[in-house]
Amino acid sequence: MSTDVMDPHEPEQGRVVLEARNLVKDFRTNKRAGVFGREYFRAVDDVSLELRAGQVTALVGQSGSGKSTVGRLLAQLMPLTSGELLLNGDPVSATRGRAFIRYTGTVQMTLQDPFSSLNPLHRVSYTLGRALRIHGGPMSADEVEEWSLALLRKVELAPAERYLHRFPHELSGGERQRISFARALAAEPKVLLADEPVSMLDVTIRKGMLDLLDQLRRTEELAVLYITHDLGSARAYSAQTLVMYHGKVVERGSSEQVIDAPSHEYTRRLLAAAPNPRRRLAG
Ligand SMILES: Nc1ncnc2c1ncn2[C@@H]1O[C@H](COP(=O)(O)OP(=O)(O)OP(=O)(O)O)[C@@H](O)[C@H]1O
Repeated sequence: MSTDVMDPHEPEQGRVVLEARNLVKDFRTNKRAGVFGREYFRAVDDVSLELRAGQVTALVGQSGSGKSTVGRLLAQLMPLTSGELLLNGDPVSATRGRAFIRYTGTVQMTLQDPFSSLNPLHRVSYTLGRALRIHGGPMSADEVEEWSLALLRKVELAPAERYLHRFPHELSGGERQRISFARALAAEPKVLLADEPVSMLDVTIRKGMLDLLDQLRRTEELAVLYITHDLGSARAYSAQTLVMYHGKVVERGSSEQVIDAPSHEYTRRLLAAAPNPRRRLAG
């Protein structure tokens, strides 16, 4: 199915790829509860969401509201306290072994700070080659190079040959984030969890990065979770927006509806604190 004609602002289009039902995550705190126990802090409280092929879903909320924890739960980087994940309608049960590797290939996550997520000791060729071999199986050196160059072209780093032999410190922040996307794409994922992909980048290059994300969701038919503080970019780039507050989703709907006519008091407060959420990004 081509998603070129899909309206990015129409939330119900596209097949559900990843579904989360009633996710809960408790973290143990340092406080004692009784003689032997510890208190728990509920970072994610009964969160359900659906990510659809070829569509961006934004998860917004202030710092500490639980957005990144939802991302990490969806990526299975940490165990759920309770709740359920379904991939293409099937419950996800494996937390190790081949089925788990298949899951992590299908559901990839990129982080806010591409510098800390790229190993400073390795060139781009190693980073991409390793991801290709983990998810694609044995490949010759020529095949790895060919695929790596194709990945670099997908994330619009040109000329691709020039980037292959660079170290992370030889790249700008935007280039590093593009390498993170390329590494994620090496697994040929169906879901991309992008945790604050532009918040550490200069404002002048944010639009280019979000345009790339938009292009990837179309060309790769990716179901994208866009975790952000920025309501303006959520409105411009996502079909659906979910608002988190104290671990709960307090409001959800089409991005226009949530941002132009919020129904929850907390969303209104977030909007009042935002510079101009209805603006298009500059640059
Ligand atoms: N591994 C952990 N152990 C204990 N507490 C944690 C852990 N990870 C997150 N938390 C807590 O859970 C809450 C939610 O954190 P989370 O990082 O998900 O929020 P966030 O909305 O993504 O914030 P930010 O936008 O600042 O990244 C915070 O209070 C945080 O301190």
